[in-house]
Amino acid sequence: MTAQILDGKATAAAIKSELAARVAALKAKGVTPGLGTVLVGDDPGSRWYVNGKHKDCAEVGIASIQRELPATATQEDVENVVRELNADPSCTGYIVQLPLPKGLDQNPVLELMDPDKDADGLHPTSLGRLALGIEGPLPCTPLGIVELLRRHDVEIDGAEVVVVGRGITVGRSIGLLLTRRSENATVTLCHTGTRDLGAHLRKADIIVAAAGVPHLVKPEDVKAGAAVLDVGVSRSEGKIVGDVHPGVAEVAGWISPNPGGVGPMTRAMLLNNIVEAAERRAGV
Ligand SMILES: Nc1nc2c(c(=O)[nH]1)N[C@@H](CN(C=O)c1ccc(C(=O)N[C@@H](CCC(=O)O)C(=O)O)cc1)CN2
Repeated sequence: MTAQILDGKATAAAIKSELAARVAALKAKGVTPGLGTVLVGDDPGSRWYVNGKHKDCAEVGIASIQRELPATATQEDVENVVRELNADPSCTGYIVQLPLPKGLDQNPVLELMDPDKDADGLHPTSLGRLALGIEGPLPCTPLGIVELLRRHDVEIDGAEVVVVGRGITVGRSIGLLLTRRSENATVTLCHTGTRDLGAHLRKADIIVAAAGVPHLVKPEDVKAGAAVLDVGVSRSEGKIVGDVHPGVAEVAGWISPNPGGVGPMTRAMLLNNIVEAAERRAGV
């Protein structure tokens, strides 16, 4: 078997053109959505991601507000920028690029954000709303994964999903999303403390690999026909190495490439959150 490709790049492009039409409709009503970003420090990866977010905004007609602080910024410096964006009416939603440099504490920063401007769905209020089933912004990578599966007709309802990794942007929140009645999956969250990862993986209809461990998911641990989403990013000689061994493509039914799979969907879902928030505010 050779797996079908869950093409995040093409799917994200389709979503972006749908969003461009919704942004045009909002603008016709006098509402211009604006995304703010806060980048602290000089990590080249984080800078690349933030630049990509603004490029995406330009493509769909969303305004951009960029705030940058040096790696020497204090906790108070970062929190002051957050206060500034909370008060800025041109900024309808914003994100703080993670991770923050060592020495800065991300939780007080996230808590200080106005939850109504949380574009990432990572504010405690947004995660609480997700847990309680109240409408609000959803975390971008988990949302991107669900959308990628839906648009490729991968059955989520009733599926056994195994997630590897307990980070805040993916692992912790995707279970909340996939176990909602609308998705109806059964989710097992595995992590570095899991005793027999292979035993869990072998039962999975859908695997979400988000541990950041190169080639952690091996062909012998994947059920024939399973859908495998490779979220992990490690780098070797300048190239991305995912969490999924290339041999998995011979066993799986669907596989997301990395790059070109979940990453572009994360970006598209950030735009989606900004547009949805603006629509909510405009009563659309
Ligand atoms: N505040 C946030 N910080 C971080 C998030 C997030 O959702 N919110 N997620 C990641 C980084 N990230 C977005 O911020 C992100 C990661 C990867 C991609 C992407 O498109 N990757 C490309 C490959 C890029 C490359 O060559 O390096 C791909 O997969 O094709 C987009 C966004 C952590 N921080």
